Amino acid sequence: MQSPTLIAGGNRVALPASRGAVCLICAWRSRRWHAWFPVSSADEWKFTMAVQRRGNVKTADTSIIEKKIKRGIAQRQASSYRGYTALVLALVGTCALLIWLWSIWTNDIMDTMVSRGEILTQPRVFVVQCSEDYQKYKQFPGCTPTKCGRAVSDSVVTTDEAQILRRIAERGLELGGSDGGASILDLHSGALSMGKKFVNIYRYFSNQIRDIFTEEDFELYRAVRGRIQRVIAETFGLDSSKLYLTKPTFFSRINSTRAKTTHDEYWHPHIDKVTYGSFDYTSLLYLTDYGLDFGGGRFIFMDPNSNRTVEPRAGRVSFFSSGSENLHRVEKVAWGTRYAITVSFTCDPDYAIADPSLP
Ligand SMILES: O=C(O)CCC(=O)C(=O)O
Ligand SMILES: [Fe+2]
Repeated sequence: MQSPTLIAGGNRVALPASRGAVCLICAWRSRRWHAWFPVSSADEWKFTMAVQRRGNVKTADTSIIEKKIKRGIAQRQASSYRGYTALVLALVGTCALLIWLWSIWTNDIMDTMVSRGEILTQPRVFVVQCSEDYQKYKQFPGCTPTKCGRAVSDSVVTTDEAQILRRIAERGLELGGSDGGASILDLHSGALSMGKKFVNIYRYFSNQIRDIFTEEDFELYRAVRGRIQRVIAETFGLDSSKLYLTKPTFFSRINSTRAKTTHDEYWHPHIDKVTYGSFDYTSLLYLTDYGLDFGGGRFIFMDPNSNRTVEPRAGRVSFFSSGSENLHRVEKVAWGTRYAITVSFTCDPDYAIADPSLP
């Protein structure tokens, strides 16, 4: 359909028929032009042909313009698509950068030092430079850490022994237990978590204590302590007789119950030498399995650029020099129950304690 302007508008640019209404005045002028200049039928034919030719020219113009308009729209669409893609990429990039910065800031990059599934027949040892912490204390040649580091072994304590020790922990901790997620039982002092406090099991359960623990339980505890002491001495090149058991040394039971007091907040990063003073070497004997008995609860060495985790496994012993070269924390337990024993050693005979025994 032709635009009304094409017939008499002369120089006017044709418009698509749908826009004809805009140029109604042109159509009106074309009718007036006919009225003013009457033409013969031959002239009329020539005129019609001319108009048709002009009309064809104008139609070509129209399609060029339409093409240009379409091309413009397509270009605009393409450029807006490119803009949208760039925006999405920028957002994704920003998110990735923020996650990376956050993980560095929270030091949450995890390297597994020993996984639960591995079984280490020999200690896996990582040497780290000793901190200056030990210089603030009396020095004991042949014992005070000069070679520092951390090690893990699965060949010091058998899984059967770990199971017996776990039963001891269960029986003892059943007598009390913290209202929050972390309970301890110290067989040396007799300290047992109870509600929001501690009680002394040897006093509190004095008549029943021999129904709860046996001599064999304490013998096993002593034997295991001796083996751990020897592996620490061998690994760090010490004279084993110069190492002494120190306090606190305790069973721990951790579950996902919300903390009720600060005693339940086991997950804070800490340095054992700073927290406990007398510690020179810390050892941890795990009595349950990460991923099977509980989730979360991995032990984490917090190094300047990464975290190195030890996944607990029943019978696994992890030991390390207690200074700030071994800053560490325990990941929050997400489900299940985690049992472990912290067995600590000192080089200072003044802080030595005897093995526990049944009263
Ligand atoms: O249970 C653990 O894995 C670590 C406990 C600990 O850091 C500590 O007793 O000082
Ligand atoms: Fe610790």
